[in-house]
Amino acid sequence: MLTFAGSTVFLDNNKTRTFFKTDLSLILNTVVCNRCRLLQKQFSARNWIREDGKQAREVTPQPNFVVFLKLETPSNVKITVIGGGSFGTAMSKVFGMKGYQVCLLVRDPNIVAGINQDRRNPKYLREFTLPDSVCATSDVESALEDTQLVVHALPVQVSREVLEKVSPFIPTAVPVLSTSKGLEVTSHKFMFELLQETVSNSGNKRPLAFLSGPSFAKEIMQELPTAVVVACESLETASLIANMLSSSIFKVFTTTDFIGVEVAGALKNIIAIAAGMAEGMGLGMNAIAGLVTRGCSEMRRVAEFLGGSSVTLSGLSGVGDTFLTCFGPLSRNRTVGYRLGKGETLSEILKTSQEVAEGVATAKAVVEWLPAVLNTTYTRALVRFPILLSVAPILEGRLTPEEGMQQLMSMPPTVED
Ligand SMILES: NC(=O)C1=CN([C@@H]2O[C@H](COP(=O)(O)OP(=O)(O)OC[C@H]3O[C@@H](n4cnc5c(N)ncnc54)[C@H](O)[C@@H]3O)[C@@H](O)[C@H]2O)C=CC1
Ligand SMILES: O=C(CO)COP(=O)(O)O
Repeated sequence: MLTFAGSTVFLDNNKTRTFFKTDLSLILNTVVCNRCRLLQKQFSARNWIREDGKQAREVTPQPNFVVFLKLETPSNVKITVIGGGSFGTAMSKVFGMKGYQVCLLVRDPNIVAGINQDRRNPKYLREFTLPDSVCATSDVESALEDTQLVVHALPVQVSREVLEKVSPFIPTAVPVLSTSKGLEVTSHKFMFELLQETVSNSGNKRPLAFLSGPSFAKEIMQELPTAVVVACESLETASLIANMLSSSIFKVFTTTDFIGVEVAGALKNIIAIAAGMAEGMGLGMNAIAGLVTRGCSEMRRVAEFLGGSSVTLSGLSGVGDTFLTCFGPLSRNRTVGYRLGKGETLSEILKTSQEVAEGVATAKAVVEWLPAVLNTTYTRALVRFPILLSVAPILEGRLTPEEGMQQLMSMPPTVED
């Protein structure tokens, strides 16, 4: 049974999930479809009393489940953002501007102090202030206590370690929204697999969602219009999160194709390194446009092979983010490529970069992972995926950018697709 009486507020003993009231029917559907079973497991109906102390009225759209909702305004809904880098800061701003209580979990005490005292992240995007509803802490337990949505915004390579540590503190059934883009080098896993192994495993199947699309953190902080996509197996959960994020500067689309979104988010960074390299070498716009288009084709074929949809790959998380990262001067991946194209080595570039360029690690993972999943050799896979597989040897100094370009241009003619 789902107890829900118009705008009546049902209160519990403050230990339950809270839903804010943007779209009553959406919340109703989401809860009925996806969450009843999990909520029922965790909370007893006895915990709930009505605001006026009387017994709650019960309607029965679903038998066997008793879920009482506490309808709230955003200011009573807590969201935890893990990661105090550029994107965690930007996500805090997006949710904070909507009035949510945002708790940023960061390890650096200077960032905690900067945000709590000056409303600024002193290390990343420090020129921008954060809304008053954003606070920061390094304490995992208090950051996650009573949270209703966890947003993960850390570099892929440190994600497993952090998620394993925080997982026991994430309340049951709370969705986890990942914003990280890349493949884990040690396991060759995408973020959706890594999250399945850490926060949404057989012990606790928390809903997983993935945010991607063309979205430079700095432009979000500048409050410039941005459009992204949220992917989740359950469209209702994706819509719920999209509603929470949406504002006049942040447009959010939804999809169930989380594989397409994840593959595109990871691989576009390798293409951006290649595009930046071509630019650094002064190869001209014909070369860059050709490279990016063929890169998109490689990315789409990988996604389709894994079960993703070509529609997703032509959308915001696919070509949308690829264009931004390949042509946008703010891209860290494109900048790494540009500097390589100008003759610097990777170690020189990394020494002077504060922020993560995920494509560097992902390119390395892809040269090991892609031939293996295709059940072929590197040399054979190179014929089908020359861009995705040529970036790592250049990053490692085994091939010069010029040799890489020469290799691409000397491949025999083939059908376009
Ligand atoms: N910056 C952007 O414009 C966008 C970034 N993303 C994605 O978001 C993810 C995070 O990127 P950014 O925030 O830009 O990175 P960043 O380089 O700005 O910040 C990384 C943060 O991770 C923290 N960190 C590193 N190792 C850690 C560890 N072991 N434990 C705890 N914290 C640790 C750092 O202290 C720093 O706060 C990446 O996967 C990136 O691709 C997605 C969309 C846009
Ligand atoms: O993914 C991004 C924007 O959508 C950010 O790209 P970079 O990591 O290359 O800056």
